[in-house]
Amino acid sequence: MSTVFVAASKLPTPHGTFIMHGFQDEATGKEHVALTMGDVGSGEPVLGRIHSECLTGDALFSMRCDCGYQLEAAMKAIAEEGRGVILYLRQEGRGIGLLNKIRAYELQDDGADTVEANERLGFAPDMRKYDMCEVMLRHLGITKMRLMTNNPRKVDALKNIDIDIVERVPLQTGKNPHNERYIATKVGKLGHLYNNA
Ligand SMILES: Nc1nc2c(ncn2[C@@H]2O[C@H](COP(=O)(O)OP(=O)(O)OP(=O)(O)O)[C@@H](O)[C@H]2O)c(=O)[nH]1
Ligand SMILES: [Zn+2]
Repeated sequence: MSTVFVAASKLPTPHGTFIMHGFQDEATGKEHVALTMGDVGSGEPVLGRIHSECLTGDALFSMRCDCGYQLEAAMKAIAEEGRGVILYLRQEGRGIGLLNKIRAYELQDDGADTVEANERLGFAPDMRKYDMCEVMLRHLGITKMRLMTNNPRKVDALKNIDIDIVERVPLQTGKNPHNERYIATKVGKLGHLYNNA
């Protein structure tokens, strides 16, 4: 297993103070982060989110996707419970990287959908992996989760690394005129579950 824990610190946010745990993925060089609040290692199912990096949505307030809205909603939900975890995985653009995501956006500006754009660039629609979650969750003592996601493939990926997903908690937020087609394509082509997409 090539992911190792490096260090942890406090992370005060508008939603309360989390503990930030930093991990190094030695195979890819990526630096992943886990945010926790409360006693997540007690064995009780933990409210959690496995979030894939989206610089544009998470940091630059982009309305092309729903990532930033979902991240904030997840932090709020965890703060309300006083207990939970967010794994922030550095797999930008569903694993193709930021610059390729910008290339994909360029194709989308000319009419392609998010899946067609990836394919035209020579990538599979979703290149993400979740194996690093095994080390991260084991380090935190988490074996059971209530996972905030609309993506059933994420649920399956977590089950494959022996995390017991006791519940899928829908995370439908941030829909707007700029991301309507993006959300509809996720539902139509990538199997996401979403009411009124
Ligand atoms: N390649 C590509 N990646 C995108 C695009 N828009 C957003 N992303 C990336 O998609 C990832 C988020 O994946 P989503 O499919 O939106 O959602 P999910 O994580 O599978 O599912 P949820 O848990 O329900 O959010 C992030 O890494 C974003 O950077 C796009 O148009 N093309
Ligand atoms: Zn996004």
